[in-house]
Amino acid sequence: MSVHIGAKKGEIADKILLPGDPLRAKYIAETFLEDPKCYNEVRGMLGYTGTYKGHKISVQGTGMGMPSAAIYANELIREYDVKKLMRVGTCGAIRKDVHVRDLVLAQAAATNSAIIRKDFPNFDFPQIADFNLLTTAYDIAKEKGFNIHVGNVLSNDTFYSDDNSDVFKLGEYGVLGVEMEAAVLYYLAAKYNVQALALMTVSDHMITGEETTSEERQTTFNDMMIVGLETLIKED
Ligand SMILES: O=P(O)(O)O[C@H]1O[C@H](CO)[C@@H](O)[C@H]1O
Ligand SMILES: O=c1cc[nH]c(=O)[nH]1
Repeated sequence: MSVHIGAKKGEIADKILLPGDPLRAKYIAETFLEDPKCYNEVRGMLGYTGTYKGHKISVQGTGMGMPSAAIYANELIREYDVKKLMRVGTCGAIRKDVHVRDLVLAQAAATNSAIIRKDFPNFDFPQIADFNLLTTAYDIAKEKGFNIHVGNVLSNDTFYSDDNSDVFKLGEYGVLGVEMEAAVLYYLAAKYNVQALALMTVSDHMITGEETTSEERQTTFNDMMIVGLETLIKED
C-alpha cells in the first residue's frame, strides 16, 4: 500500500477514472463496472477496480483541490504504475454559451495555484491534455450526440471568493469553466510521462446561477462516465 491508498500492487488498473467525489467513484463502479472490488477506504477516499467491456479499469476519488488530487495522482503513477488518468469532474460555467449539464473537455488548464510555480518559478508551465485522449474523447462525445465544448478551464485554488471578477474576465478570454484539479493532473502527467485528460460536466452556472443538486452531482452525469470509460478502453 502507499501512504493514502490501501491497495496491493496489481490491484489498480493502469487506466483510471478520477472523480473528485469518492461517492461518485462508488456510483461509477457499481453502475458501470463488472465485478467491482473496493481496494481503498483510507480516509473514505473510495477506490474500485473492475472491468468495463472486458477491460480492467479502476476508479478513484481524489478529493477537492490540487493538494488532494496531487496526492492521489502521485501515488497512482509512482506506486501503482497507472498510465492513463481521466478526471471525471464537475465545473462551473463562466460563459453564456456553456450550459449546465454540458460536457467540457479541458484542452488546457490555467491555474492561480502556486503548486506548479513552486517547481518552475521562472516559467508559466503549460498544463495541457494528452492529445490522443483528448481527440478520442471528443470523437466519442460527438458520435454520441453529447453537447461538448473543448478549450481552456481554470483550475481554481479556492471555491469561495469575495471577488470573482478575474474569473469572469477569463471567461471573456474563452475559458470555459472553473474547477479545481485539472492543472495539477496535467502537470504530473507531463512530469512522469503518462497520459491525462480532464472531462467535466457543468454542475452550475456562475453567471445565470442555474445549478444541479448535490445528489445529481454524485449519482448522475452518465454521459461523462460513458465518454471517460470508452476513451480509456479505445486505445488498448
Ligand atoms: O465534482 P468534482 O470532481 O469534485 O470537481 C469540482 O467540484 C469540487 C467543488 O465543489 C471541486 O473538486 C471541483 O473541481
Ligand atoms: O470548482 C468549481 C466546481 C464546480 N462549480 C464551481 O463553481 N466551481
